[in-house]
Amino acid sequence: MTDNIVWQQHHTSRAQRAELFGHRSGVIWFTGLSGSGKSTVANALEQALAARGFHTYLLDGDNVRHGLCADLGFSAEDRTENLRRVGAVSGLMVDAGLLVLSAFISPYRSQRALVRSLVPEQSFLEVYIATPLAICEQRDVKGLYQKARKGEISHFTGISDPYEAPENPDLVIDTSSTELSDSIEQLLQLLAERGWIKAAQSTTL
Ligand SMILES: Nc1ncnc2c1ncn2[C@@H]1O[C@H](COP(=O)(O)OS(=O)(=O)O)[C@@H](OP(=O)(O)O)[C@H]1O
Ligand SMILES: Nc1ncnc2c1ncn2[C@@H]1O[C@H](COP(=O)(O)OP(=O)(O)O)[C@@H](O)[C@H]1O
Repeated sequence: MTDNIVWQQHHTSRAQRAELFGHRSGVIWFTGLSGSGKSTVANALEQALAARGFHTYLLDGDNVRHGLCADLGFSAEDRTENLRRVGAVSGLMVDAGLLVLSAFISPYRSQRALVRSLVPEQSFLEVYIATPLAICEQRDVKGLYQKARKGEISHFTGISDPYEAPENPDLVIDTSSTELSDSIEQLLQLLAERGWIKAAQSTTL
C-alpha cells in the first residue's frame, strides 16, 4: 500500500516543538473495561495538566467512534483497526508536541502492543484502570451492561468478549477504591518520576 510513497522530512523537529511548548510530548494510554473510569480519570488529568500550562489532547473511544472510526464495530478486527488509527493519530500528536491522553478499552495485549509501536520510544505510558467488572456493571453508566446481559449487544467486553489485563502496566488504578483526586496525584507522581514533568509540577496547585 505504501510502495510508491516517499517519506518526507520536516524541517521543524519534535525537539524544537518541545522547546517551544516548554515540555516533552508523549502518550498516556488508559485501558480498562467500559465504565471502569478511563474517561473520568483522563479528563481530570487533562485538566490538571492544562492548569499547569501543558499542551494536551484527549482522545476518547466514544468520540473517535463518531468520526474517524465511525465505520468500525466491535469485532476483534474492527477494534484492531480502531486502535491502529488512534495509535497513528496519537503518534502524529506526539510529533506535534502534545501530551496525548488516550482512553480506549483496548482489550487485547496485541492491540496495545500495536499502538505502542506507533508512538516514538520512551513516549508511551500504560495506565490500567483496573476497576472490577462487578463495579463497572453496577455503575452501568450508559445502560450497556444491561443490554449486553439481555443479549442486545454482541461482543461486549467483559460479558461476551474478552479483556486481557496488562501484564506490566506503568500504573494500576482501581477507581472503586481510589478517590479521583488520589488517582490524579498518583498520575502526576508517575509523570514526575519518569521525567515527563518537573517534580514541582506534580504537587497540588
Ligand atoms: N460491544 C461493545 N464492547 C465494548 N464497548 C462498546 C460496545 N458497544 C458499544 N460500546 C461503547 O464503545 C466504547 C468503547 O470503544 P473503544 O473504541 O474504547 O473500544 S476498543 O478499544 O476498540 O475496544 C465504550 O465506551 P466506554 O464505556 O467509555 O469504554 C462503550 O460505550
Ligand atoms: N473514584 C472514581 N474515579 C473515577 N470514576 C469514578 C470514581 N467513582 C465513581 N466514578 C464514576 O464511574 C463512572 C466511570 O465512567 P467513565 O469514566 O465513563 O468510564 P469509561 O470511560 O472507562 O467507560 C463515572 O460515572 C464516574 O463518575
